[in-house]
Amino acid sequence: MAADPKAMKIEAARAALGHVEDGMKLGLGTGSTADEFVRLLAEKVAAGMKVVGVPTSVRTEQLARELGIPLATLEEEPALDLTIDGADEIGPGLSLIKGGGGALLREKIVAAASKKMIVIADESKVVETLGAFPLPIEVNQFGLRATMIAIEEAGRRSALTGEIKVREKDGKPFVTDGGHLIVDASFGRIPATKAFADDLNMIPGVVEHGLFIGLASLALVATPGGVKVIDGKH
Ligand SMILES: O=C[C@H](O)[C@H](O)[C@H](O)COP(=O)(O)O
Repeated sequence: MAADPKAMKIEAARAALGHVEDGMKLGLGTGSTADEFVRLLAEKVAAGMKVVGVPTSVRTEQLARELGIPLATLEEEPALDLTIDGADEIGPGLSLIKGGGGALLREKIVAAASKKMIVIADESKVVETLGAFPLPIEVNQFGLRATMIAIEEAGRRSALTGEIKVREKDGKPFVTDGGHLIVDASFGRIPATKAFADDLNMIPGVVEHGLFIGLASLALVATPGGVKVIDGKH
């Protein structure tokens, strides 16, 4: 297999398609890797496969709609069979960092409403310890400074320090599909992932964070030598 990143994303997405069965209700992830899955799924739908997709972002909704995938909202289909999504990092036990594309809140809600979540990625996303990728934290716009101070304090309690900054796009604060801001925390390696995630969850201004723990059950990781299956124990 070619080591071209796009080709690897397509291979991971193709492997995920093998887990999709006729009649399934599917969570559709967000990002460049999830986009490849949506494109391949659309080909199956065009060939007669019956599925319903619940998109995790406006971006994915637009792509899936353009490609003719039948869609529903999570209100209409609150219990899903399978979610396929990308990740920014895949760590031990299939703990993840997500939110590089700003879709982490809907991604987490959809993954939690699914019987199973499969992560698709190229091998560059697999890490020994999460945290080289700045952790995206979705925050309410109200009380931004107080929330950022509380995030710093939570970091210190887990012996984490580093820059935290409000994400911008085109020179303006990036606003999520839910109308919130994203704070990216460059804390470096986060060994006590669960403790830090729990601490972040206690901050009132934090809407959600990009640490996904115990949500993914399988990762399909494309390497130049083929797609590696990781089942949650790496
Ligand atoms: O908010 C975005 C998502 O969490 C993405 O799944 C993540 O950023 C990975 O995206 P990509 O497949 O483009 O690397």
